[in-house]
Amino acid sequence: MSIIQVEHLFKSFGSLEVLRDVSLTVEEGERIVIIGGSGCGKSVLLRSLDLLEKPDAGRILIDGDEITARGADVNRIRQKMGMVYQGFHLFQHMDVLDNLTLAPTRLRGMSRAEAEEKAAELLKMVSLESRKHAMPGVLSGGQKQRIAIARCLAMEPKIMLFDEPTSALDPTMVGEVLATMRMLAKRGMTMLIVTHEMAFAREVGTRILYLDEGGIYEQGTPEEIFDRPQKPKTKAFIQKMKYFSQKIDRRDFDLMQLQGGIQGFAEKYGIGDKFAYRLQLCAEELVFEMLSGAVSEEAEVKLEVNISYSEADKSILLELICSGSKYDPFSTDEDDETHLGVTILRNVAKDMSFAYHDGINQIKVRL
Ligand SMILES: Nc1ncnc2c1ncn2[C@@H]1O[C@H](COP(=O)(O)OP(=O)(O)OP(=O)(O)O)[C@@H](O)[C@H]1O
Repeated sequence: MSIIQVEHLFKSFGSLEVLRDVSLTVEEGERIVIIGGSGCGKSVLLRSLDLLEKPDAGRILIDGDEITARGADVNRIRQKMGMVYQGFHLFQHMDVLDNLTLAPTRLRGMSRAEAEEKAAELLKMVSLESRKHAMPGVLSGGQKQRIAIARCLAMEPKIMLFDEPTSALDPTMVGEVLATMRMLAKRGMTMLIVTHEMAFAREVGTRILYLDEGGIYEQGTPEEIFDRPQKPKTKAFIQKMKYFSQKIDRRDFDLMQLQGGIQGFAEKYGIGDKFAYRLQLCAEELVFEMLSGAVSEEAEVKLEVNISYSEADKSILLELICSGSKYDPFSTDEDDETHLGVTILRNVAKDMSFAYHDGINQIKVRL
């Protein structure tokens, strides 16, 4: 049985028809990323699932229960879903612990002690144990959003819905929230995510829905939608995205092609020459560093360079995904000249991160 089943959903606001006959089936463990132009109905579709938006017609079944049925126990069905919003929605007059224990004690009949134990576990998971008695007002945006995620998890939902969870955040805080979401993905959580973070969509999504013309205009795996979109509006949308991706599958890869691709990307989006050169340099150094550090001579080369440009703060995110053994390039000795490339990176990057799971190294550098 599918965990979410949407059948022939319609939703209008006055004469504005936002969703027109949308059907969607989501299986347990899928991570659906919903993308599309502004106002195409991404949030309305997401919010319809727990009836924050009441559909005009259509049926929605959550884990086998029809939430749209007349007389449905909407509150009980809603408990299967946690919703994370752009604006956190924490209770401002309560400390973090009370924010986390309120719903489980009130709605799930948990004892206070039990709820506190669960809250402690979740705070540990989002690395905010030390903030349990803080009031939301003193937390940073990224911390608030991690608490908001923990608060949802306290209700043990089967599905997590994210409505642009990072778009209200200062760019320096986006990473910590995405890391929390990545961890949930790894634990097998069914997730539906509306986001403009395309690199993240590609990395974490198992299926991408591109919305247009009142519904799911095109859908597919991240590779299908980002690399090989089939329909004209999807193609136009993807082309407009400030995103570059190149796969490398051999040790003697075509460096000129990579450099040329980055150059083209930089020209297309008006990224200055100095910045473009820096980007080429960092990408090249990182690729060579990873090829020598993580991929043994006889192993198959599976590496991907992704670059996204944020107009908002003029920052560039360079991401490298490399299969192989665990190799953190930033753990190398700063004085070791054989890792000169990493030293260059350290000097020019705003921030850098490294993660390794399931045989895949992931390096992120913000320039
Ligand atoms: N409560 C409402 N009343 C009237 N119109 C609404 C309401 N909520 C949404 N809309 C309209 O429905 C359309 C779809 O809105 P939605 O928020 O789903 O867009 P979106 O795809 O999430 O866009 P964005 O990326 O800009 O957030 C928009 O034109 C919006 O103005």
